[in-house]
Amino acid sequence: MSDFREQALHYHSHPVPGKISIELTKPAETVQDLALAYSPGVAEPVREIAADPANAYKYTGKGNMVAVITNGTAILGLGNLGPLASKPVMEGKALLFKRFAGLDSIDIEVKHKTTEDFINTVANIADTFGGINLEDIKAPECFEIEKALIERCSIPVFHDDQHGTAIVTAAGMLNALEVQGKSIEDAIIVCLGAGAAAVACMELLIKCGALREHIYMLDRKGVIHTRRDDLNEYKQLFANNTDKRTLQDVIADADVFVGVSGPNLLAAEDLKLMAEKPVVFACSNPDPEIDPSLAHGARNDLIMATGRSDYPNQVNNVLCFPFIFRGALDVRASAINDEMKIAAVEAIRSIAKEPVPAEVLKAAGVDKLEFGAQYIIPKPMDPRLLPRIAKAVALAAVESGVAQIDLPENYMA
Ligand SMILES: NC(=O)C1=CN([C@@H]2O[C@H](COP(=O)(O)OP(=O)(O)OC[C@H]3O[C@@H](n4cnc5c(N)ncnc54)[C@H](OP(=O)(O)O)[C@@H]3O)[C@@H](O)[C@H]2O)C=CC1
Ligand SMILES: CC(=O)C(=O)O
Ligand SMILES: [Mg+2]
Repeated sequence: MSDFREQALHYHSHPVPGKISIELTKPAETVQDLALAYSPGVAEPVREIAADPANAYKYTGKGNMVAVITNGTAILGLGNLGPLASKPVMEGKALLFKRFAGLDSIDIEVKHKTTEDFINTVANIADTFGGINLEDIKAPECFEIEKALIERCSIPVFHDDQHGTAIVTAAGMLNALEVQGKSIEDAIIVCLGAGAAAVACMELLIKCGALREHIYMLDRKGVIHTRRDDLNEYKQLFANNTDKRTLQDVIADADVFVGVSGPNLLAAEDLKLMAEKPVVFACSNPDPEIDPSLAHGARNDLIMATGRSDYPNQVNNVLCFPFIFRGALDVRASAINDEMKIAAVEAIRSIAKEPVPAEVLKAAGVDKLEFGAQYIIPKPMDPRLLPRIAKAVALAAVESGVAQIDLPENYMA
């Protein structure tokens, strides 16, 4: 473990500190180059953009640039450690945008006093970018922040921990239930956590067929039920009219457990209470709600997923955010709407059912991957994710009327 810690710190500090840098896309060697790049040549695109703001897409990097913006209040499952401590995660998201979707991305860590301060800061710089990926902002503030920024910005604003997580969870869940021979409409679902990821995951599962009254959501105080008087408006939506109060009460005979809360909160004894053939998504990072070896030791009929790269079935928003932004930016979508989210769900789930390319097997270090309990969702390094998700999302943007330009010819062919 300490060896891995050393490796991780070395990775982040060598050969240069951090994980991202900026590269030039134009020559800047000669006097002529500089005259074009800077004064006097730069005045020409300035005049063009002043005359028509859409020209920013033609003459600057705006259209290929996503800002990853946080206040560091919910850094993975590590909690509220502040903006600066969140920087490695945000640089990590920028790395993933570039590696998987060719999008330029920069991290912005915002110190602020009030939620309004944060909203104003982001709204005031938004036009610099093609899109804004909000990251690791805790609930309930994240809901108000995202709503206000969507209203105030003309570019897509997407809280990854809500919607990226929800899209990947829904794709994995629909596939896992299919493998287990269960239907989403009948599934009894326990959701441990009632924050950003939890609320969005459950809302999207409902859009995919789950019944609200079949969902038991829990926060630190236990089951969210109709007789509690301490619920914010977002938790209120999941208040269940039930006498059940504890995790043990609700997990008995449940078909599904979704953990988006914190480390080691689900005991093997609790897992044993679930219905036959359960689905367990222990998605907290870096440490899941239950260790997969403990879970598999407790029962052999479950499908298990975590948010981590080092176990089978990685349910993590990395399978979504690079690709959904690629599709959205390529048609200059003004928003990322439900149609685009559902298109991403379907694209992700369909890839898992197809034969896996040799390069993916090699990168995963395995001989075989076949749709089933150990493979319900594609691997992040699968090269099909980019064309398939981006195209599905871009098409959905065009069809739902939020695209400002048509799909480029032969897009992602
Ligand atoms: N795999 C993936 O792709 C992703 C995983 N996650 C993981 O989900 C977790 C939550 O993230 P996020 O929603 O952004 O954070 P939030 O801060 O918005 O929400 C955290 C929620 O977890 C609840 N919680 C914390 N500890 C406990 C506990 N001991 N028992 C019950 N509930 C608890 C909190 O309860 P209360 O409301 O009472 O404070 C809160 O509702 C993190 O671990 C994160 O790593 C998040 C996004 C993506
Ligand atoms: C994966 C991620 O975004 C998180 O755990 O917060
Ligand atoms: Mg996150």
